[in-house]
Amino acid sequence: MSEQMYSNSKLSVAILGAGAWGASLANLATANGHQVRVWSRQGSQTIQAVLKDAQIVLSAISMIGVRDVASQVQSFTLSPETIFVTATKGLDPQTTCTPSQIWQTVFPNHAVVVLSGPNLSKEIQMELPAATVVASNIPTAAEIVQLVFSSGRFRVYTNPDPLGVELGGTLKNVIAIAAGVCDGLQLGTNAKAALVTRGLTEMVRIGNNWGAKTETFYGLSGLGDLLATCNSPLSRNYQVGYQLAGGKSLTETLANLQGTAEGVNTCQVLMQRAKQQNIPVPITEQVYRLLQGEITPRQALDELMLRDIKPEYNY
Ligand SMILES: NC(=O)c1ccc[n+]([C@@H]2O[C@H](COP(=O)([O-])OP(=O)(O)OC[C@H]3O[C@@H](n4cnc5c(N)ncnc54)[C@H](O)[C@@H]3O)[C@@H](O)[C@H]2O)c1
Ligand SMILES: O=P(O)(O)OC[C@H](O)CO
Repeated sequence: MSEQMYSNSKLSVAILGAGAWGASLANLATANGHQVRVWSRQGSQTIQAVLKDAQIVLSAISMIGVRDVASQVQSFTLSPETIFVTATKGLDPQTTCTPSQIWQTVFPNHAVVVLSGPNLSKEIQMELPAATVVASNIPTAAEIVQLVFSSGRFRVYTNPDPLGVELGGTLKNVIAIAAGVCDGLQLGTNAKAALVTRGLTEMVRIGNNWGAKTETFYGLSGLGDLLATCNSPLSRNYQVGYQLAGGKSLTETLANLQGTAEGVNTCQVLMQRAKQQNIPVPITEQVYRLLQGEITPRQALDELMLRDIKPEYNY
């Protein structure tokens, strides 16, 4: 497959998941003239009909459904050229795998592309400008997906570090919960800047342990997404933290939330992995204890502020 071959052609795109993000991505590809079919478990079309002749299969399924949907897709015949794109930001509770690792395991002979960036779907639905990243070990696959989604209102960059791009989008959700707590407790701009910066350090540390590149975390899919999510009430993860700080229980908060706040599950999986690998994750640990109901938001703050003093970096 070559990028040139695809540059002017209109592709057949199957979008799996018709939630906030799947619908936004479907609109972007449709606006570029591609033939887009959308599948959701509540919809009328069968997954088989949506997958028929698909050149691109994009999953915007919540993490909880990825493994099951990938195995459903496996039972249908696809062209070996079909490119899989994953836009899910989460970690598999059973294996701690990322969504792209799941898709790649199920489809070892296909190109898999990660799409991730500072992309609050409500803003994209309002046709406000945004940028994102498509990352793959197969550069031509990322370039083809770049062409499918790029427009005057959606600027798409390619990147050769799919793991780093995927982890940036996933790990920032936990920090966004903490940022919501920070704003909910009205701790001020200094505290927020400290939290987000040390959150990024924590993301880099986890990412490095996983095998991702440090620089990726300073790009759109890392710092960019961290800034968007930690500073916007449109973020569901931020809202979770904000409401917990206001005294609501997690159950109450999640019951009133529109869509998926992946950071809640990611935090559990991350703690499991951090313990196994002995990675220091102080912010994630306090978010975890808060979500478990073990501590109050104020206690979480005290725990973070009163940790042993130390150098900023271990050069
Ligand atoms: N909304 C955003 O702004 C945004 C932006 C970028 C990335 N994301 C990521 O995209 C993913 C989806 O987010 P969303 O906002 O669209 O969530 P959503 O809750 O609006 O939609 C989730 C979709 O997944 C489907 N789904 C859930 N469990 C399933 C299962 N077991 N089997 C089959 N389908 C299942 C739902 O039916 C729905 O179509 C998340 O990982 C999220 O982090 C969201
Ligand atoms: O609403 P959230 O918290 O899932 O954030 C949405 C996107 O991940 C922002 O890029």
